[in-house]
Amino acid sequence: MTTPFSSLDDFVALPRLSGLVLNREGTRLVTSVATLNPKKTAYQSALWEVDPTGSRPAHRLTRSSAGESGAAFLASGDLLFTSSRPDPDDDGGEKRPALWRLPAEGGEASLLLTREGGVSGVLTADAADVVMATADSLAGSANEEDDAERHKARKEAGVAAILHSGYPVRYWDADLGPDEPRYFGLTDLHTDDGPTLDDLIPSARSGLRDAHAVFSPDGSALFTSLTVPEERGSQRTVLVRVDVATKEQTVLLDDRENDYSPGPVSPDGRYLAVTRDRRTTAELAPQTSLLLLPLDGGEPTHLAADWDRWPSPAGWLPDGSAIVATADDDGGAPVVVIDITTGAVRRVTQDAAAYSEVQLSPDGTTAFALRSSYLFPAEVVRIDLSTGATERLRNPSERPELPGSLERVESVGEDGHPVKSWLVLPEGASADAPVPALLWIHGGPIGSWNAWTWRWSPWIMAARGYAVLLPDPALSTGYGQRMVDRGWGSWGSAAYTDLMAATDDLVARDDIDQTRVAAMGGSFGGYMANWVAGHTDRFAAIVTHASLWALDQFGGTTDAAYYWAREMTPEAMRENSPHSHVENIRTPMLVIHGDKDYRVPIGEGLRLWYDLLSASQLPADDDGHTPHRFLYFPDENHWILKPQHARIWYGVVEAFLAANVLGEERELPPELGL
Ligand SMILES: CC(=O)N[C@@H](C)C(=O)N[C@@H](C)C(=O)O
Repeated sequence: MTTPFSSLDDFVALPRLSGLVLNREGTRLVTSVATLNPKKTAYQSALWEVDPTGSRPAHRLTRSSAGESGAAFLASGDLLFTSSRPDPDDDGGEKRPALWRLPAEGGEASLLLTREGGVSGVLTADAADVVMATADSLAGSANEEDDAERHKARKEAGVAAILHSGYPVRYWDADLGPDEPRYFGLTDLHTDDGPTLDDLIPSARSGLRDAHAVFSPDGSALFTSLTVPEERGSQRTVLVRVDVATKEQTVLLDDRENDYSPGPVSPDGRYLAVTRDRRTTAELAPQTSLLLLPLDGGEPTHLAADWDRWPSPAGWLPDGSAIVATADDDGGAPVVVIDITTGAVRRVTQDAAAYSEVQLSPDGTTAFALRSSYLFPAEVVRIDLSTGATERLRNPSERPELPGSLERVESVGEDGHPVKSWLVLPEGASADAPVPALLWIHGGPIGSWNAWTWRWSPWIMAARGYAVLLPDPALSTGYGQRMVDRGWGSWGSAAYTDLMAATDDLVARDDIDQTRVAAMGGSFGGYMANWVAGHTDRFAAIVTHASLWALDQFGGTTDAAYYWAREMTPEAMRENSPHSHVENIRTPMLVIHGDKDYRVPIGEGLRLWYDLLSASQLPADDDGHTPHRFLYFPDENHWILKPQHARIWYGVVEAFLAANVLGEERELPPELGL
């Protein structure tokens, strides 16, 4: 059967949904749809409206080559969004991310706010026309004019240098500074001169990087996380309230054992839902809890404390009796309702899908959300909160047809703990025709294979005849605290043995060919692929993407060194470092790394590659030939995002697996120029 997964061109062209906002009357739902640009070298996103009643087809709201994102409704029903589209009133104007407004009654979008340093996002209050734009300003700027001049001067002088006195200096794929994020309250939205900007937290400096903010329903207060530097390059995240009128700032929660982030405010403005992330140590694994913070003073209470999951709050029922949340759970992420008086948790959605971007109707009977699973990519659904009945609305695109089937399988770890996996089987897999298989190891390591992924699509491999096992080993989320605790601080132990237990059961199946099995992983999954390479020869090939190789150097070069310093002791890093086992490696490895990866910096890939060629059991011969391969992306980050590079990624992986697992030749993508 031919499906979009048979052709990489068709696969990268499938539309991808993200984000969801509902207007306050509950009558308009807006999502973002990314599609290929005409040259097929980038994704451009557009805003689409989905009918919440399910009667009318979805329709496109915006169209520009620069794309649109970050949608938020005003009380008037106008839709705000950010875009780098050109200003129609300024022919020669530079393209930079700006804030736009699309009138509720339809018509053209108009430019609301443009500034030299751009606009990165927008937040609106639920019940009042209060708007905040997030935007970067140069650290030394005194005001908007000064900022514009400093930006110009830097640009004209061609200076890119950044002088740091603190940590961090990079994030993901971006250099930090000298720009810093600011929260600008916007007033006078409807004047010809454009809105007035008011810096709501002038003292925040770099503390708003990576921050999360919410308004109280009436817009009088803003709640945000704020990063506070600590000694020795460390940091913590505290919870702050800002009075929007007076800018008075109050620290609500701050201690050295936890990081805090605000969830939604109750409809009466009396309570704030808060996410508390326990700060890890080499002995103490992460733990996420939901708190209820009374805003008139008083101690927070731990909600749903008896529920062994990590809830992420999405909204309140209008009567203030309960919080609607999602949480990773057994290979999915259902919508749940948590009673704020009793802490009782009621599961709403009953399928095995993962829900996100939950929006509540004004009467609280219905939720709208994005839903995905390994059976379908993100789609907009309506959920009846009392019955859990979930209906797929008329979406901007249809579900793609799949080249196989999906099963849930269970193994048992060395300590008797259950280890669950999704198993993707290609069409035709049977005892008479056993198929080759791939073990895919997820990153994080705190995470779960529980939602559709475009970057590691098992269906691409199923369309090429492989079964793909997606296990959630020790350190995975959705199985309770014990599952995380049992892997903490010793990745080479429970996480590794769980994966081997899952592989034992996989190859014992009569529809799997146990002689043709490979292992693949990215990030922590790449770490584990490297560990597997040094500890077993059972796999015919290993693909390691953006992987941690030498933990001694990694901890100091990643963009968040303080985070890794809390993960393991120096001894544990030595004991768990895959590079110490390079002499045992007898399996052909495909190393993949992007140079703009600041999370797992390129030094890991470079050292792994040199170590493989110089010290593995399959070293380079006199002519430099080796069965190992290194696929290097000079302009990609931790993830391979450009569509043309995604095609190369899948194409090279397929050829490498064909050569080493199937013993077959495949043509490499011609764009490699080989
Ligand atoms: C700050 C940090 O490192 N966060 C982790 C979630 C992370 O990015 N882990 C990487 C290495 C991964 O395995 O995905």
